[in-house]
Amino acid sequence: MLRPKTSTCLICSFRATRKVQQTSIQQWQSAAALSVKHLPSKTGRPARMSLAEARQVGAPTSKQEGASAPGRRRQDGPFGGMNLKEARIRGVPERRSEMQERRTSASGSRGREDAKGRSGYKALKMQRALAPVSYTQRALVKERIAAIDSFEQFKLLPSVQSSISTQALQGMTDIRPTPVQRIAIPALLGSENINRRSRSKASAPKREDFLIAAETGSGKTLSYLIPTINAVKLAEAADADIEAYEKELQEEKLRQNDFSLPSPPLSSMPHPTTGRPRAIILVPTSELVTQVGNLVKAFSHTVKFRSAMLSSSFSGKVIRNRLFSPKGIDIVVSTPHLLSSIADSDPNILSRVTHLIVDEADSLLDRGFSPLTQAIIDRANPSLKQLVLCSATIPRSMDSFLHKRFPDIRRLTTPNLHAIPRRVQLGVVDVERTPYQGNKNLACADQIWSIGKAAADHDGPVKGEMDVKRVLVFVNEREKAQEVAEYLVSKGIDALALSRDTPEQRQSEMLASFTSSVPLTGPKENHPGTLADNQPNYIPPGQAPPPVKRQLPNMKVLVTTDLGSRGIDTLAVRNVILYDVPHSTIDFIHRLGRTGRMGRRGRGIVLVGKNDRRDVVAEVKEGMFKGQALI
Ligand SMILES: Nc1ncnc2c1ncn2[C@@H]1O[C@H](COP(=O)(O)OP(=O)(O)OP(=O)(O)O)[C@@H](O)[C@H]1O
Repeated sequence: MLRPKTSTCLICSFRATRKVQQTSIQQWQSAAALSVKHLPSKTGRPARMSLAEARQVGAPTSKQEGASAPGRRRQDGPFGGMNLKEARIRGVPERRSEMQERRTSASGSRGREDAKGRSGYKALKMQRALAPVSYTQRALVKERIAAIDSFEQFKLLPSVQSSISTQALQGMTDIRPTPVQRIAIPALLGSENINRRSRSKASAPKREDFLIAAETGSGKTLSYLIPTINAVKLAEAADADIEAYEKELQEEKLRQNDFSLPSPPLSSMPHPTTGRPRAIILVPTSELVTQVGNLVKAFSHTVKFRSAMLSSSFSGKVIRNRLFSPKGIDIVVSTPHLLSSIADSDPNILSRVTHLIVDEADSLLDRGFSPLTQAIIDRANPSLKQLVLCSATIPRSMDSFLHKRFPDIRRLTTPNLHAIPRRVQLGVVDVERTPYQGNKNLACADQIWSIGKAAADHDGPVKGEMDVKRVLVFVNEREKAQEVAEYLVSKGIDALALSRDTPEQRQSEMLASFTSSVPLTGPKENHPGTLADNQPNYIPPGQAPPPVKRQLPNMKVLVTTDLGSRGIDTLAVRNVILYDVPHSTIDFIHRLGRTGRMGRRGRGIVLVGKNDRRDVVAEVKEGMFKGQALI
């Protein structure tokens, strides 16, 4: 049999599989047959086809060197398999490069570790509440975070830069950006060199969509606020309308000072931004309007811009005056309900918005709020340059919504997303056991008394005074909030109930002492001890409870629903009691997130009764202990 005279024998290289061998032999045989047919004949006539010289095997032909003929594969036809060093077999994946192999094995092993680590999450898996974030992605973000150490590294206007320490984080020393700020600020400022598919496709400036997702109490508000204020100031400097307005105002002032001219009336021309803000921040509740609005206001004193808080806590007149002030308005903080009702009557309100931030996006994009939030996004869309969604959790429902509605959204997530920090301890109290015998109210009161007693054992910072501890108690149903608060009061505890039933004005007052970072103190007195020392646990049926012997002097308690769990910055709260087991990991994260904020320590106590999911609680506790992301 005729064989080609070459060291890189075709058959040898085609040993990958049996099937491959057969195919190649067939091809080789048919090619050889043809070659034999066209070898120089005895008559000396030149052959039309012959085998290639050995040194030419595998060398590119003139055709191969250039672009291969379109639509024609190299292996097509009876000679397709000849003169090749490698078997280019269709359907068989190409060998991956060493680098690719290494990368996959690293992420694969991480993925396996991840799966192994979370295999214990049986009960949580049933809930499937949170969207997964791969550990590969988390590891990549860690590297980026490590490269940033100071706010000075961000390309900010000098006034914005200096206001971070003098206004936003006033009184703090050694200020550094938090992980979420290190990721989000450069991205929102556009100072990252990102070669994004969506950007390269369109040459015209396109709206940029971002999702900022980071653990509770990690400084997400500043992560979007700093770049937004910077953008507002840059836009103001480049705005021709504002320039013309300022010029006009200047000239009028000069004319007024010129006593030789008859004094003309000062221009009543409104500022170009009157009733048409550049940036809007949407938050779900009036409390958050106040919280975020106060931070914006603090910046406005030194950066010089105008901001307004709009919520149902303010009268219609106040809202109108703020929005349509002749001096203009740059940044508005509002709830979606109020803003959309204003936009219904005055659509121009959204006509110049370039930056729209949806804070607590997991709430504002869920079923209750979503139609309103989406309508605002749609209305603002023509002028919108940046849409920023911000959240402490990415529920699966929101994740799939984002994939559909904002497929190009850039996800800025921190390595610890969905993990409750280890510095927060979780204690579990079995309410069914002695001494509570199924009485959750009693268990709750007893825990609060115990916290109070432990706190009284330590002296406060001021002589003759003692610290007053703030405790948040979370219930699942709003009706329960009032009932639990009343019970706690009957046990000598200073407790209040906060739910949607509470008038808005009152809600803000109640939250004020829980959001203030100023330590609460009271006059030092002998502590009454534990609840058992002071109150009888069992009252025989038909007997009225005896009057409260002693009051618990060093505790302040707020019994609340989810209303108090979203976004409220309760820096000073060290203890959170979960009266009810939360419905999902999302609620666990938000409720426990009211303590242990910004690197502080915290303690959660969950009361587990007969009908509560003990398996869920056990898995959350284990996840917290391991520092793992919940699922
Ligand atoms: N770089 C920083 N250094 C120190 N403290 C900071 C820094 N950034 C923000 N803070 C403080 O951290 C606290 C929490 O910030 P913020 O309310 O923005 O958290 P969050 O991530 O939005 O929390 P949540 O998810 O609960 O809404 C605030 O009191 C804020 O002043």
